[in-house]
Amino acid sequence: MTLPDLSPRTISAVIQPDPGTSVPPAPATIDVRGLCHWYGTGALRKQVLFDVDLTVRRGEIVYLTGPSGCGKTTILTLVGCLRSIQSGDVSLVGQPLAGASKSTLVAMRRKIGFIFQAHNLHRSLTALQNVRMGLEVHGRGGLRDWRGRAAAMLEAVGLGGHMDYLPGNLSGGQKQRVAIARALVHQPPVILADEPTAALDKTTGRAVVDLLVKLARDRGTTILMVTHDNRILDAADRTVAMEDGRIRHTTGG
Ligand SMILES: Nc1ncnc2c1ncn2[C@@H]1O[C@H](COP(=O)(O)OP(=O)(O)OP(=O)(O)O)[C@@H](O)[C@H]1O
Repeated sequence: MTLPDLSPRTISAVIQPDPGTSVPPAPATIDVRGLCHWYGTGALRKQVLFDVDLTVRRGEIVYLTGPSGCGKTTILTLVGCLRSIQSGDVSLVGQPLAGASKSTLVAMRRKIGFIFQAHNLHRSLTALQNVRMGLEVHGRGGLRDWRGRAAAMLEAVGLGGHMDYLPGNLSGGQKQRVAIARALVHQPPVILADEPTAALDKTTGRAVVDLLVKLARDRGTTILMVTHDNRILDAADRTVAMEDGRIRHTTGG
């Protein structure tokens, strides 16, 4: 009897999808539908978002660009459960946010790692203690073995030798790398970043984004990043350009 060839190469050839078979798209991690937003009341009420639709699929890295005041940060804060949705809806990892209870919004915020322009590190805490704060979103349970997890995350951003440094003794790029470690340490499915390179010089900004993108790709993390920085646009899968509260066009993808 001739035994079938079960070498890994043969098996992988057998399970390869037919070239004609289309791979279904990854599920939407962020799904924005008909989103409108207003600030102010009475005569000062002003609409800043107009019927925005935007889908970011699992593992995708999408940049949101556009002139100052066009509504980028407003979208990020609505997706990030930091503001209430007034009209339209956002679905985040399958959970609709419009009309969601306070406790649902708090639970959904735990699924997000935030990175801001100003790194927002606590000046009186060491790099390691700042990264620990990223685990506190999960309460006491999240702090189990916090030291090992925070240290591993700092190693991953290349700051294994700086764990006990205070932010005042770190460079701008190092501080932003601590902020990345803090955002990723609780393994959120989504990262929302608002101008993370704005305070950095070209080389440092590029290195910080490359690091963030690499870590996100390794973990299958979805990123929606607001940026004005056209020096880093090639790192994204897609760039969505906004103007006056509307999406004008999308490049890539
Ligand atoms: N809390 C607020 N109250 C009133 N108006 C606001 C508030 N926040 C933002 N706006 C206005 O809403 C519009 C959109 O602001 P938003 O911050 O979303 O834009 P942006 O594209 O992120 O701008 P930038 O690139 O300058 O950060 C702007 O006209 C802004 O002045």
